[in-house]
This record gives sequence, structure tokens and C-alpha cells, in this order.
Amino acid sequence: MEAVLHEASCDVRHAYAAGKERAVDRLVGVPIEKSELDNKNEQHKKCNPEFSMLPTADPVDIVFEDVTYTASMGFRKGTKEILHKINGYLPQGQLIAIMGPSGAGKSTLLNVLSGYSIKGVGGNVYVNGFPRDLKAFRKLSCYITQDDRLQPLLTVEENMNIAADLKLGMEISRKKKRTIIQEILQTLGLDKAITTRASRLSGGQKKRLSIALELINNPLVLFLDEPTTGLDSSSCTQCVKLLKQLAQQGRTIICTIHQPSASMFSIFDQVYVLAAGRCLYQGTTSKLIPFLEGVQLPCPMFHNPADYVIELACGEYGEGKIDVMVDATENGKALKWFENPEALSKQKKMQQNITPPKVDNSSLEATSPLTQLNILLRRGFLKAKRDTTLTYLRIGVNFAVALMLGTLYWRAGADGSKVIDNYNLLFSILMHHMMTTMMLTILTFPTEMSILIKEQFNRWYSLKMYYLSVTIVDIPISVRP
Ligand SMILES: Nc1ncnc2c1ncn2[C@@H]1O[C@H](COP(=O)(O)OP(=O)(O)OP(=O)(O)O)[C@@H](O)[C@H]1O
Repeated sequence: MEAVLHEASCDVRHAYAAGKERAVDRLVGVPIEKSELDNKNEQHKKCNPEFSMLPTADPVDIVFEDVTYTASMGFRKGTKEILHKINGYLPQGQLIAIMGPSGAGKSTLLNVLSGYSIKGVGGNVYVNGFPRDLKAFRKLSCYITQDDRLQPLLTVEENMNIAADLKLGMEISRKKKRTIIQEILQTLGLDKAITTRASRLSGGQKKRLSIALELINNPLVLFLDEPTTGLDSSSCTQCVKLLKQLAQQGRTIICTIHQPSASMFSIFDQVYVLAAGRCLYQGTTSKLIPFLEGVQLPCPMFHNPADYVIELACGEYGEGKIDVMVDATENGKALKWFENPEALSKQKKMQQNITPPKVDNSSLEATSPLTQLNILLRRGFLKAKRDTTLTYLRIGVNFAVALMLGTLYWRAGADGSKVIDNYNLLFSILMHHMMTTMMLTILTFPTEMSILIKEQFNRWYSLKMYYLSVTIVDIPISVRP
């Protein structure tokens, strides 16, 4: 019996080493014939059509060296270092997972690499061998946040149309944009929900819409903060498989992930494990088990290696083990556990001799300020028209205040001896109008703010145009009785 179990455990290890799923299925007792696997793959392809929008620029390798991140703890409370001189190599065309226990610094690292965090960042980030020019890099990349920041009152189609107009500009015909949108929605399985408002989508659909919106301008690098959080296992696998497909086309896809299942873990090409801001492992998913064996911390039988490495990172097997792993990976410097370490180090050296490209002086956004304003006004008026709750609330408040002031100052206008009453009435009416206008902005501000941060970071529009559009949309609503 023990021998059988041992054989099965070895099978799992070999499955990782060879990147095959078959041995994992053998372990759980599912004998799979080759033709059956082929059928499954065919079926999967039918359900998940290939994404034909290939990257239009050279693929991107990202290298970071001695990266630190220091957060300010507040006035007179000093600072706290969250990332401690970590290094890493994120190769092109790969699906890379940043893993680690809660609070390890995964989101912080993602923010630093994407350029979302700038203050408090130390060290160097290189893109294709030369220091990252943040403006040029932002044009190549996009950031998909953990929470789905979507316009809840707009349908999937409207959300996509607005994003396409803002990201592709008016030079591209409506027909071409429609084709692009259709293909993205079909690939992501959202084509059946095009008329559904974003607020009514399921968690998985919201996540896919967030990805779809950023795919419109075909980015080369995608940063995703916990794309699988809140999804069921089937949606998780679907989402990761889609990301894998995008990576195989030449994009660099980096996402943070909590605790993937064994089968989901094997879909990733590379893994970067963090613990308390230090690098425990960096390399291919298939070499994690050999690495653990190499540092005398072999993964126990029947244990998901992803779970085991997280347990190690949490310090469940002793803090000393963390130091052993950090030393073995040289805090992320070592390339030993990549697919072809010699070729990689040669490539890294060659990239250092390439002359950097010219500094890009063009605007960050794809469209002119006037076009942005035009599209944002269209979106703003559509939202205002649909946001009936606030409109009815305002009408109701207006009637209640009119009744109250009317009773208080009944016939004061016709009485010359009631000058103070008239003054008070006018003052109250003025205050009421001012406060209700402010209330609208205050009530919608928290949701709008998170959407604004995401869209502005992903270069949909400039802040100036956003505020101008909000002010213009507010005028007719404010003057309405
Ligand atoms: N601006 C900040 N000020 C103070 N502490 C911060 C700041 N940003 C991050 N931290 C701390 O840094 C640590 C890492 O945070 P981070 O959000 O990167 O963790 P994480 O690995 O993504 O965790 P989770 O998986 O729970 O999202 C946490 O302890 C967090 O409290």
C-alpha cells in the first residue's frame, strides 16, 4: 500500500516537473485516455474561442533590482519598510503568479512594478534592459484592481463602447470598434450579457468585464491584483486559462494570487513567492518541488506544493526556514530555477548593451482632451438619466422643504412689516439649493473616486477633463426644481 501511495506521490511531482496534468488525475483515480483528453481540449477550445488580437509591439521583459518600499505611518509615527531589497525577473510571454501569505507585500510589489506606487520606492526597475520610463511603460501596460471598479448603471456594451471610444480614439471606425468589442466579449464569454447592467453581473462576469475593458487597447503587460478572489473554482480556472492564453500570445502577465489549487497552480508558468517583503522562490512552477528538495525542505506526500510553500512562508515550520529559502534564491537574484537559466543570463547581459529608446513626449491618453470631454459628457448624462434614486430623492426633499418653509413663512411676502422673515426665507432657499447640490456629489463621491483612480491610471482620460465633465453634467441637475 505504502509503495502505491509513494508511486502516486511521485506521479504528482513528475506532473509538475513535466508540466502535465495527467498524473494529477491519476492520483485522484481518473484514468484518462489520450483521445479523451483531446476531446476535452477541443471542447474547451469551442467554449473558449482563441483571442486573435496579437500584441503589436515587441514583448516586454521586466527586471527589478534591490527594490524597497517604505510606507509612511503618519505624522511623527515614522516609516515602515515593506519590501526589503528584493530582486526579480519577469520574462515575456509568461503567466506569472506573485504568491505569499496575507500581508507579505504582494499588492505592494505589484503597485511598485506597475508604477501605481511611486513615493517611497527604492531600487531599479528595467524594461527590456533599460531603466523603466514610467510614461512609456504605462502606455504598454494596464492595471486591473482586486475590486471590480465598473460603472454600475451602464450595461456591458455601454461600458465597452465608452472604453473603446476613450482608448482607441475617434479615428478608428465604429464598425472596427464593434468587431474588437465583439471578439473580446466572445473570448471572455460575456457576449450573452451585453445588455445587462454592470451592477447586475455575477462576480465572475464582473471580473471578466474588468479584464475586457483593459484588453480593448491590446496592452503588452497586464498587472492583476488577485483576479481569482471571490470566484468559484470553475470561474477561477476559466479566468487563469484566459490569462494563460493571453500570455502565450507574447504578453507579460503578472498577477497576485492567494492560495491556488494544485491544478490551477500548474497553469502558471512562473511563480514568485514572497514572505514579509522578501523573496522565497522565483522560477518555473515545475521547479518549485526540486527547489524545495534542494534546500532540504521537501514537499510532503499528497501536499499541494502551493499550499506547502505558503505554510513555509507563514513560518509554520519555523522562521529559520524562511531565511534558508531567501538565502538560496539570493532574495530573488538567482535565475537557477528558470526554464533556461544560461540563456536568460546571456539575454540579460545583451539587453544591457542596447541603446535606450527616445523619450516619449506624446500625451499619455490616446484621445484629445476635447474628445475625452465629449465622451465623458455622454457617459455622465446617461448615468444621471439612469440614477433615478437620487433624482426622486431630491424632488421629495424639495417638496418637503417647500412645505416646511411655506408653513413657517405663510404670507410673509405680502406683509411689509416682516422684512426679517423675508430675508430669512430667501437665505433658507439659497442654503437649501447649495446643500442639495453638494449632497449629490458627496453621496456619489466614494464609488466614483475608486473608478476615477483606476480609469485615470489606465490612461482613459485626464483628471482635468473628468472634473470638467462632472461639473457640466451637474449644472442641469442642480437647476432642476
Ligand atoms: N501605505 C501603507 N502604510 C502602512 N502600511 C502599509 C501600507 N501599504 C502596505 N502596508 C503594509 O504592508 C504589508 C503588505 O501589504 P500588502 O497589501 O502588499 O499585502 P498583501 O500580500 O497584498 O496582502 P493580502 O494578500 O492580504 O492583500 C501589510 O502589513 C500592510 O499593512
